[in-house]
Amino acid sequence: MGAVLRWITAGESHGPALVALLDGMVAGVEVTSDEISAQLARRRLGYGRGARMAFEADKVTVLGGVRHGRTMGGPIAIEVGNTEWPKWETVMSSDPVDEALLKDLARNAPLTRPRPGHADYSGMLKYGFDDARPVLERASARETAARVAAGTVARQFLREALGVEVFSHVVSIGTAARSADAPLPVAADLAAIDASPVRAFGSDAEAAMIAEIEAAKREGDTLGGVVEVIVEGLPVGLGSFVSGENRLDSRLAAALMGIQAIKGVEVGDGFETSRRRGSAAHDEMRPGPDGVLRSTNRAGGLEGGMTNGEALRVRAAMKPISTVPRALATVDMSTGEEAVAIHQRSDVCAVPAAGVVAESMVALVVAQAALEKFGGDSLTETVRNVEGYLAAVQERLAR
Ligand SMILES: Cc1cc2nc3c(=O)[nH]c(=O)nc-3n(C[C@H](O)[C@H](O)[C@H](O)COP(=O)(O)O)c2cc1C
Ligand SMILES: C=C(O[C@@H]1CC(C(=O)O)=C[C@@H](OP(=O)(O)O)[C@H]1O)C(=O)O
Repeated sequence: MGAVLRWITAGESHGPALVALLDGMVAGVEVTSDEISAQLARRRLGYGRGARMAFEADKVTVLGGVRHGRTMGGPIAIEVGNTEWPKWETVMSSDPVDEALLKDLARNAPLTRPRPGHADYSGMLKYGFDDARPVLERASARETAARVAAGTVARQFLREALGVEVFSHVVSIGTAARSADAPLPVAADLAAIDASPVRAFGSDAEAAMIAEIEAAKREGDTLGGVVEVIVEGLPVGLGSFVSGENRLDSRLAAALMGIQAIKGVEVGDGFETSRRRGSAAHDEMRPGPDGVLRSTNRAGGLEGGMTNGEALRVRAAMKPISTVPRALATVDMSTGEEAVAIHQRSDVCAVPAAGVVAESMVALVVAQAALEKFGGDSLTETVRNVEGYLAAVQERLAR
């Protein structure tokens, strides 16, 4: 059986629009273009983003699958328009364009100096392009706008079917990090996190993160960092231990690694757990009035590839932006000579935005796992199935 919930995106950074397709969502989930736009606005923010984000409008059109603000059970298609399009209409035209017209366009000059760290070099060789344009157009993280649009539907489904909230915060930018023992945010802190220019929770590292971005910008450099996604309110038993591909942790890792520039994923305390002894690594259990209680959540809510009823916590590490203003050494692919890499405008740091994208990917994967477990064609049916399962779990725990 293929995945119950599937998604795909199409579109280029400077094409007319991006499109997200989401197939397998139940009927009856509340989705409005305003809510999608609100999530897209969260992705555009963040200290350190480049000029484009100041004017990119992310114009949302829901093309199919939704009627009067509710999903209908069919594939959902969402278009996110690119404000840049009028300037690129000729260079990115899908139909053939008069060669003479293209030759005079500075914007169409072939990009032959691949940026170390970006997709340019391997993409040119693999697809047989002498110009990196077609590579970078699709490799660009502009595509993450479409993921956030699809993720909004998943997020709404999780909220309505399970009362689940998905949120994130920035753990570190460059070497500026929140202290390891600082309290973790809860869902109610999301507005405060979004109000922080670096989407940090608590003020302990916010100033240091901003200072680090300012220093990198001054020095013509770029930064990466770490984000953490938290999901509150999940029932026990999403995902499975039965095979590697069914494990929720492996699916979350793949989805997070699938975001441009993500180079590491941790579940719960991740790498730190590997340095602890077993007695200080696991989350001991004790009986409580309504079931089993834990005093710690080092596992990040996942044991044996399944949710265990605690908050799910996953971290993703982003490498520094690869379009470095103090351009890096490269090879000009048209001459084979030493050169400096392409540099146009770019973000200095997009870690706060990556957090919003990571939330969307986690929401999609968790919604997929929830639909596998609970099924249904309508939200009402899914909710009925959820209630039946939760009652059975409660009954077992009360025995
Ligand atoms: C939200 C976000 C914004 C990004 N902005 C830029 C950017 O402005 N310039 C750039 O060169 N890379 C940017 N990137 C990173 C590139 O998309 C990424 O480095 C490229 O795809 C190659 O990385 P990879 O090795 O992970 O594929 C951004 C990534 C994300 C997630
Ligand atoms: C457009 C977005 O991010 C872009 C991601 C990106 C890249 O190489 O990944 C390069 C930049 O694009 P441009 O060169 O057109 O300014 C970013 O602005 C976006 O996030 O919406």
